[in-house]
Amino acid sequence: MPVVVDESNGMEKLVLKSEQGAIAEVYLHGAHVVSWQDATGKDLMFTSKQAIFKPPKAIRGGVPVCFPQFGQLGPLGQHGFARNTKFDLLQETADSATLVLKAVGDEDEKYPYPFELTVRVQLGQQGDAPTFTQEVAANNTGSEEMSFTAALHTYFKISAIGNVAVSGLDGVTYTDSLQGGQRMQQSGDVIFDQEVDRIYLAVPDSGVQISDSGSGAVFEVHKAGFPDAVVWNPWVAKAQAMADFGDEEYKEMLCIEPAVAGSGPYKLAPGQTWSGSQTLVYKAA
Ligand SMILES: O=P(O)(O)OC[C@H]1O[C@@H](O)[C@H](O)[C@@H](O)[C@@H]1O
Repeated sequence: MPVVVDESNGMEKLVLKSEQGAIAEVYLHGAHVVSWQDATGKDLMFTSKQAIFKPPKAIRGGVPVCFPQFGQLGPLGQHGFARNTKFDLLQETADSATLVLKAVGDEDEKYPYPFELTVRVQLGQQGDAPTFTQEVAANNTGSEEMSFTAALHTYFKISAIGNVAVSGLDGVTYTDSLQGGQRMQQSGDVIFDQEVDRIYLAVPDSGVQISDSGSGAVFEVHKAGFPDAVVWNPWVAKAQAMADFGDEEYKEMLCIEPAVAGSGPYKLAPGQTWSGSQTLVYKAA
């Protein structure tokens, strides 16, 4: 699998292909997945038309890897620095369906803990449904305990925000980031008619799904190692405030983010490794 330079922005990327014809593009910058398409070429992930492809800016869309910090839950800048770190290709499979990227986190003033971070991306198939699996593993290579929060900040492409419902969170406690972290309990499905920015705590590993009544499609989100799930849609005002996001684009995306957030931070002893993963299954109508 050759590293190719994306002619539109000069950035290095790898293109994964499943046996059935699904495709995912992964930039070395941030190990950032920027697209996942089914065999018909339909985009299953959202990336903004105004995304800025210029390191160290993180790319608006796909799956930014948030590590070693989710959001503002720690001393670092928003969502940590992995999404702004250059990764190298560590491994790939001959069938082009799997790759592993690796980065080394150097000691820095605000986060004096050296670590290795690997990100594995794999395309597969379950019956007729294309699958996307992503695993992140962090190894503490230093001599002190390190603590972290994290997320796989996944932007799903949807037909229209008013058409989607997120199930599998009924009864789950969440902290509402728009209400100063106030604890609430979800009742029924999550639907969207205003800005939503929530950290659902101790979410079951399987059962969360996005149903899109516009397309008839369903995304299943299966996770492991990540206790929490963030649900985010910026709605009108925040969309207008983000320079790298179109004013109307909130209508066509939704983020569901397996995370170590409100249930964290997690601690890693020297030599210890933590891993977290998600598998997304796209069931077309
Ligand atoms: O603009 P960023 O740094 O990519 O963050 C986007 C959003 O990411 C979400 O995970 C956060 O819960 C939101 O609060 C935040 O606005």
